[in-house]
Amino acid sequence: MRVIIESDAQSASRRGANFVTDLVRKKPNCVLGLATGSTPQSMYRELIRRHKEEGLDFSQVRTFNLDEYVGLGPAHPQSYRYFMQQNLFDHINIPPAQTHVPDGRALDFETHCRQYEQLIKECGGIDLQVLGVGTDGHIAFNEPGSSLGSRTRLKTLATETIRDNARFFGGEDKVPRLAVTMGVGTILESRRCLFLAFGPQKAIAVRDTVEGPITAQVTASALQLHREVIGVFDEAAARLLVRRDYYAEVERAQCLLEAGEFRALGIGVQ
Ligand SMILES: N[C@@H]1[C@@H](O)[C@H](O)[C@@H](COP(=O)(O)O)O[C@@H]1O
Repeated sequence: MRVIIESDAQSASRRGANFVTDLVRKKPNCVLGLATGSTPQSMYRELIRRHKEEGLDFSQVRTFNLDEYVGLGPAHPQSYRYFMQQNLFDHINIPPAQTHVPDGRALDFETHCRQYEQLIKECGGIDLQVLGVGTDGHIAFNEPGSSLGSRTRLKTLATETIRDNARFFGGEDKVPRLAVTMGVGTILESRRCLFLAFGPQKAIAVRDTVEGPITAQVTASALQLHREVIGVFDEAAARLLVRRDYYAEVERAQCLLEAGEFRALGIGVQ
């Protein structure tokens, strides 16, 4: 995993936005995998700014969201479809038909989940999957114990997740108990992952994800098996990483390489 540590969430969000922007510019009809939650919010704000001020064009982009609460329709203020409209889609030039969020009110979830996977395939697969992480180390709603090969399906929320999300619903008893979520296996098939985590409450999850053993108890740790994950963290979330100095060294080399400064790295050029 490439680990980028920024001083604060604001600059980390800008850094994250750079990866999305580069892809959208290089491949205007790219497929983005999107996440909800407080983590990607300021990255989305930055993308909206770039759309409005710099003409970043989303007209051909297709998107697939990771998950949705079961029982919540698109007009429910806590549904992830509503979140995406408010925090991104309503402010950029993406045609609504090109945005996909699992349907929390599907009548037949088995069929819906199969079709969601099929649609991702038909669009050519996800080019860049944006991910946050739960305090218990879950990605999307793949709670501890989820199969690391899992596909889009229904999942029961863990107590920790219900507790974490109670603030949005005004009480734990109001949080839906089930969600429809892409599986870990689905996420691992994306070409690239942008894994974001900010704040001290994510420090343990980040440590376990990046430096811990690969385990279904921390489903984000499966990202260690992915060929191209970029982790962008703020200082607070990266605080428990043991190899931070090494990651900084790798980043320095990466920047020099991108700038073509091969000599500074001791690489001879003719
Ligand atoms: N299903 C979502 C995840 O996709 C998200 O990563 C996590 C963290 O949310 P936040 O970014 O608000 O901390 O919350 C939920 O569980």
